[in-house]
Amino acid sequence: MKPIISMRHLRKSYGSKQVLKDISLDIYPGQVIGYIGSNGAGKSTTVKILCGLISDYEGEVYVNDINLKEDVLSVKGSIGYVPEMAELYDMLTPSEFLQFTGSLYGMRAEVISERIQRMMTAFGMEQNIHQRMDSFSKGMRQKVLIISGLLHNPNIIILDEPLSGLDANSVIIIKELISRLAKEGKTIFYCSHMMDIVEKVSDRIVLISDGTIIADGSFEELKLQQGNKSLEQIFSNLTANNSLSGVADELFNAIEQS
Ligand SMILES: Nc1ncnc2c1ncn2[C@@H]1O[C@H](COP(=O)(O)OP(=O)(O)OP(=O)(O)O)[C@@H](O)[C@H]1O
Repeated sequence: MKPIISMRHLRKSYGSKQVLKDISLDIYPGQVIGYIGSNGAGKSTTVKILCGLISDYEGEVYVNDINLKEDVLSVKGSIGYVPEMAELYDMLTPSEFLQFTGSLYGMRAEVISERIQRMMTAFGMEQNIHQRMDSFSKGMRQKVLIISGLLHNPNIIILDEPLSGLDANSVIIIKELISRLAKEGKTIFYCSHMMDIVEKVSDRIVLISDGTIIADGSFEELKLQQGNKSLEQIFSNLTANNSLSGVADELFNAIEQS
């Protein structure tokens, strides 16, 4: 099978700071990749390159055999992106915002309207479709962002910490949705710090540290390599330099003893 996404020797620096050092990764149709790493490891940078939002990188990225540098627009059309943080246009309503994003993908207005109605209703937000988003809670905004990423029914779905702000029931819904989409053959690239969820939704976990891939395999494979542990423990084993309880002690002592 041919990879749907192929990253070759990806390198990216911000000024003198090299964030991605040599990332090569082939992702196959229908895979759910859990892309994990410590704060600042370079997950969002990788995602932004994949989505065509960062163009000054070295190495190559192919999506559906198309080199991102040569035809970023057609690649963008096949990707749905739910960003970690986004500026939602507060003055707009979800209807206006989603009509706008849908039109960027060349969707017809009636199709967009129907999907907005159905998806907002499914999220219990049918009353909010025509309300300005400046009054929305974090979770409500996140739901609009999720709808915006999925509206055009993309083949590749890139989710950067998609569950932030969502309540427990909404988390269950999104987990279930990810499984359904993967069964339909969608490829999902899922960045998160929520190890228990990554462990459950991903069929392949890629761990980056210091700009390189340090582990790549199914959760079962990582457990075998690292001993029979949770993903949280595997993550700590591979990424933590200091004892985590030692760090907690330092923080506690800093406020209690000075
Ligand atoms: N626009 C930018 N200019 C300069 N440095 C940046 C920029 N964006 C990111 N960085 C730096 O690049 C590194 C990687 O950032 P990135 O957001 O990719 O990490 P991440 O793995 O997504 O982190 P987190 O888990 O905290 O979201 C960090 O050190 C960050 O400070």
